[in-house]
Amino acid sequence: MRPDRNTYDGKRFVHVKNPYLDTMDEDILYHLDLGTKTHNLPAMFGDVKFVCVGGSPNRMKAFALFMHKELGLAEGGEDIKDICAGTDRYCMFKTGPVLSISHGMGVPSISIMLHELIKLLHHARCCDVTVIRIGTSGGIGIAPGSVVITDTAVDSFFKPQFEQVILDNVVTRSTELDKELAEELFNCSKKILNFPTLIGHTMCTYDFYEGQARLDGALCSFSRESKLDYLKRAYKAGVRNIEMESTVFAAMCGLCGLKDRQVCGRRSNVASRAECAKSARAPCAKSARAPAAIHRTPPRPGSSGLFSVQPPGSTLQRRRHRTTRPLYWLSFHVGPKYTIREAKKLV
Ligand SMILES: O=P(O)(O)O[C@H]1O[C@H](CO)[C@@H](O)[C@H]1O
Ligand SMILES: O=c1cc[nH]c(=O)[nH]1
Repeated sequence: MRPDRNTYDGKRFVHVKNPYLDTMDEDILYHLDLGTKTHNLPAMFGDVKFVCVGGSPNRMKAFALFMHKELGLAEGGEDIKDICAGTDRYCMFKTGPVLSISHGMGVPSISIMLHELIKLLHHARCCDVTVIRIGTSGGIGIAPGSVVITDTAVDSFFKPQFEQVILDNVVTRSTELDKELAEELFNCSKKILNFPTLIGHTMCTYDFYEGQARLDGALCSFSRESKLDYLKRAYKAGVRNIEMESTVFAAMCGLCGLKDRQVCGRRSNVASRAECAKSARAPCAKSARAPAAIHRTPPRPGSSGLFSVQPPGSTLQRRRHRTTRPLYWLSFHVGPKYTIREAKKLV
């Protein structure tokens, strides 16, 4: 294995934990359409310091364009090229020291991307790399428009661990995220007006519907009461939002020497309108600790606050999609503001 896998000269290199890689003549990063023989990876990616990942290809392109402008790089950002255009699995854009990559939805999809991304950063001999997932999530008991900076990713049992099945064994890996980076991002958010941000645990599930206690999937095998009970217990355990990649993201980045962080905009509901209203009346709601709902629309006059979530496809929901679009951008702002004003100090 390479002697520079971990650190030298005070630099923190991205390391892989696979003894077989060094014995291979060529490493093909299959789903990224890149390889060690076909591409000069150190020349293409050696200066990368920040990797921002998120589910959707369009969002990650928009983020790269935004970064291009914010970093004050030369004109031509509009023509920014998808480095992975040869595959339709993921897309990747590079602007200055920032790489923006899509990862699709769910643990298996982001895990494949991360295997190949980590090898890419390793082959390119990148050092001191920070990875940030910028995603959407369903909030639990937090204000509309909040951005959650994850301190710990937890599984559906609220445990800070990721279970990887390897051969026929279950290997448990830690999902702690970089606390210092969380604080730094949080401090940056304080400098931005009207940017409600909090640090909390993020729960990662394997499913968007039953896995996130939704009552509107094709299958639903639990009652509304058990749903609310589960969300309340999640809130009590420190969970402030739910998404579908954070545990494997934290586990893999942590093992390979990457500073990692997840920033999620609160996007959608995990409770229906009626449930929200009900939950607003529940005893724990009175103490402002109700883990009841995610609110994509601002509170309407005269309402109790926990409400306004409409059935899928309703006019209000369509409008909500429009009204929440800025949330994506708000959450994006964490990256650029951080990168330009603060992160330069870290590079
Ligand atoms: O906003 P992104 O990054 O797509 O992530 C969230 O959105 C998807 C579900 O709609 C899941 O992948 C979840 O983690
Ligand atoms: O509720 C939500 C919203 C976005 N992503 C999720 O996984 N859940």
